[in-house]
Amino acid sequence: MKVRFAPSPTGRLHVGNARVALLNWLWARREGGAFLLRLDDTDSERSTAAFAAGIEEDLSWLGLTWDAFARQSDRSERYEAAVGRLKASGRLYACYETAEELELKRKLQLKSGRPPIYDRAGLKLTDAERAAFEAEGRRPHWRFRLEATPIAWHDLVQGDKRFESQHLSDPVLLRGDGRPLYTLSSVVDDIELGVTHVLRGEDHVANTAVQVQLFDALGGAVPSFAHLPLLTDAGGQGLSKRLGALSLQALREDSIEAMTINSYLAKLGTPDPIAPRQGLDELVADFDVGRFGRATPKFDPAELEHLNAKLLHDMSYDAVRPWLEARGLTDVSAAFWLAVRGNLARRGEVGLWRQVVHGEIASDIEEPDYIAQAAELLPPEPWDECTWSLWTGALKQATGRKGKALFLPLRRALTGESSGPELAALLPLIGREKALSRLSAS
Ligand SMILES: Nc1ncnc2c1ncn2[C@@H]1O[C@H](COP(=O)(O)OP(=O)(O)OP(=O)(O)O)[C@@H](O)[C@H]1O
Repeated sequence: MKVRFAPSPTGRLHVGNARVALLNWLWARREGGAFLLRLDDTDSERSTAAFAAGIEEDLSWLGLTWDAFARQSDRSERYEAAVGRLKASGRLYACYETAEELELKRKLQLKSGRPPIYDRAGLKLTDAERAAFEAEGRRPHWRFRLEATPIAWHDLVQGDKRFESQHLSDPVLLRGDGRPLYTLSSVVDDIELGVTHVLRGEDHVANTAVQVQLFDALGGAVPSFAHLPLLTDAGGQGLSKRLGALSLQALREDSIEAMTINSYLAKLGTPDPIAPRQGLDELVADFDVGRFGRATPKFDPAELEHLNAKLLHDMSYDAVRPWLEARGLTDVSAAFWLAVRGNLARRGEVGLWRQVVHGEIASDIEEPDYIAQAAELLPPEPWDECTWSLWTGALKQATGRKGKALFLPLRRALTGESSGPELAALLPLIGREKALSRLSAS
């Protein structure tokens, strides 16, 4: 089995593209197959090397490594060869209409109540007529002659699909300037690079209808197809690489975890619960292309936020350690991480609690008498996770306070904050000396 992700390097990947990339990758891993990254960069006006590098960077960040790589701009000879074969077999024919002439034909067809399907005028041209167009300086574009047989495939997401080829225009495969269109180059690549399963957005369904015949015409096996509905933003608006909304780059800059995005996208649009997963392996294990529905899923940043926090709350010290070490945060021990992770919405917020534990803070003391009493009753070291309950138990007895009245002034004095990690875990990390000085700060 071989799948592919084939973006055009015309912008940074958005979460809709990422969903297609991820699901292809999971599918390949699940089936023991291969994942091909193919850059569809034949549109030389809009494709840039910087966007191509950005796509590789974004996929690598998500952890989606590829087993094979291809660039359409390196393969133009292959497309020319395929064009030669299609011309030789009479499936590609020259057409000389200008864009204005085609538009006029379409208008006339619509006016007379006929569907705007290309009338195959190019197919009926005599050699003399063709020569006359050439003499005028016209350069032909080339259309693929569809056969008058129904086109059908079983789509792994959409179910049985059927198109009547008489209702379709013969697609243009070669532009007047000699450049092949995506419809052709994609099929040539899928055949020659051995792609067996094509999972992509449903914006390609119409392409697939003609491509099914093109696979046959070029002697290739028709792959299995799965067309997913396109993702929208929370407001129902479509996504485009060119607009830059919900790009992976922006989410990464906002410190969202890559696994948060993977966890969300792997389940969005399925009936399965969306749960934080710490590694791609967990997502591979329960990937099933048949779980994806046909309804348009909305990508909700609020849900992503929530999932990011949940993911951090379960993240092991080993998983975050390389990141801590790379930033020189070596004083964040395993005990420290386990104490604070439940309070993080972003991993970078660990810095706030580092300040509380290792740095200086402004104590917030509203009830100096109570806090003075608390300082007196502070147990001697060594401290462990039982110290907090020993201390507050003694304070409760001495003052008759309980609940919030007992705990909150202590939290404010010790951390300068009204909420945060469990003090039972934080107190031994702060240590007696620092705790005492904060309690005595008034
Ligand atoms: N909103 C979306 N939701 C899900 N998949 C999408 C979405 N938009 C594009 N895709 C899929 O992403 C893959 C890469 O396509 P492509 O590079 O054409 O992306 P695009 O965002 O449509 O590009 P552009 O906005 O530059 O036209 C294709 O499989 C396409 O179907």
